Amino acid sequence: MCGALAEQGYVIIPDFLAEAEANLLYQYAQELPDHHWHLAGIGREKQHTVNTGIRSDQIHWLSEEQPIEARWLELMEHLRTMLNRSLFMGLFDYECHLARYQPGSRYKRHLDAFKGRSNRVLSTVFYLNPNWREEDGGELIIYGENNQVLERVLPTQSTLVMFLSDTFVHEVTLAHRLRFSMTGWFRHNASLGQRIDPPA
Ligand SMILES: O=C(O)CCC(=O)C(=O)O
Ligand SMILES: [Fe+2]
Repeated sequence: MCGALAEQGYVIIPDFLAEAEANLLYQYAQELPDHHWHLAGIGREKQHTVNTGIRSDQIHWLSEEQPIEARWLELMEHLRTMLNRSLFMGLFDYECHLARYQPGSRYKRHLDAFKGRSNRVLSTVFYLNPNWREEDGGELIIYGENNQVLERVLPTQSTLVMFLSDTFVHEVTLAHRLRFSMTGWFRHNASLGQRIDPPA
C-alpha cells in the first residue's frame, strides 16, 4: 500500500475491512435519518455554495460521539500514524463524512485541494454498497496529468481508495442506484493566513 502511494500518488485497496465490519457501516448509513443528511456544498467558509449541477450528493460529517463513527475515525487514526511512520507524510488530523448519492446524483470533475490553499493532503474514499454492478453507474474516475483516465473504480463494498488531494482530478459518474461512500481527508496542521479550515 505504501509503495503504491509513494510511487503513483494513489492506491486502490479492495477488501479493506472484513465483510461484517463493512456491513455494519453500510447498515448505519442506510438507517441514518434524513435530518442527519444535508446537501453537500463546494468551497469553504465565504466561498461555500451549494451547486447541485456540480455535486448533488448529501453528506453527514462523522464525529467521535457516535460509536460506529468513532470506530472508523479510530481506524483512520491508526492509518495516519502508519503513513507518517512509513512515508513521513506529516499528516496531522483527519476529517470525514458519509456521502449519499441518490439515483441521478453525481460529482463532476474536481480536485479536493488546491495547492497552497487547503491543508487537505490525502483523500480517502471507502465504499459501502455490496454487489455494485457496472450498470449501476456511480464510478469514481481518476484522471492523470494529461487528462487521461488512470482508473475507473466501481464503488464496491469495502474498497478503499486513497490519493493525493491536490494532484488527482476525479469525478463520480451518474449513479443509478442509491450509493454510499465515506470520504475523508488527512490534513496538515496549517492554518492559511486568516483562514482556518475546520470541517464544514
Ligand atoms: O464518492 C466518491 O467516490 C468520491 C467523492 C468525492 O470525490 C468527494 O467527496 O470529494
Ligand atoms: Fe473529491
